[in-house]
Amino acid sequence: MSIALGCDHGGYGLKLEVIKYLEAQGIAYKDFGSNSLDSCDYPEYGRAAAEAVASGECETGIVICTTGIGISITANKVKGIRCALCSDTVSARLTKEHNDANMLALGAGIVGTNLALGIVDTFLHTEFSGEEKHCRRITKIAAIEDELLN
Ligand SMILES: O=C(CO)[C@H](O)[C@H](O)[C@H](O)COP(=O)(O)O
Repeated sequence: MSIALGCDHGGYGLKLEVIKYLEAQGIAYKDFGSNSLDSCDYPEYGRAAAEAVASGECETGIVICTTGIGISITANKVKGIRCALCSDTVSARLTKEHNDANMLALGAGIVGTNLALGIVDTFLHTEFSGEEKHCRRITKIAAIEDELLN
């Protein structure tokens, strides 16, 4: 498993904590920046991480800004990306089981480090249920992308 990481200045501190967690777990990652607390624009880093997931370079992605909102909106502009902004572990589990989410967004100003790492752990260790109704709904999302976003 390889994880694409992206953040802006607001998410940089939490990204370092996520990196510590991934390294402790022996999980590979690729960091698409940013790499400091200097003010920057989340669309650049959200796009880079999302394109790595959409292309198959990385299996999944984690993106972080202050609220998680701007960077999740960005990631979801990339075709094939289903990026879930989660502030609790139940949502992290259900978005894998039901939506087969391929990216997680976190708000560093919204969740504390321990909760964020719990969300990451749940997200990475939960599988898509594969139930027919969930497959059908995800196929409909893809059809909307094909019909409206080309
Ligand atoms: O897009 C966001 C808000 O929904 C992100 O949280 C950004 O990190 C935030 O807008 C950055 O704001 P700042 O005033 O430039 O730190």
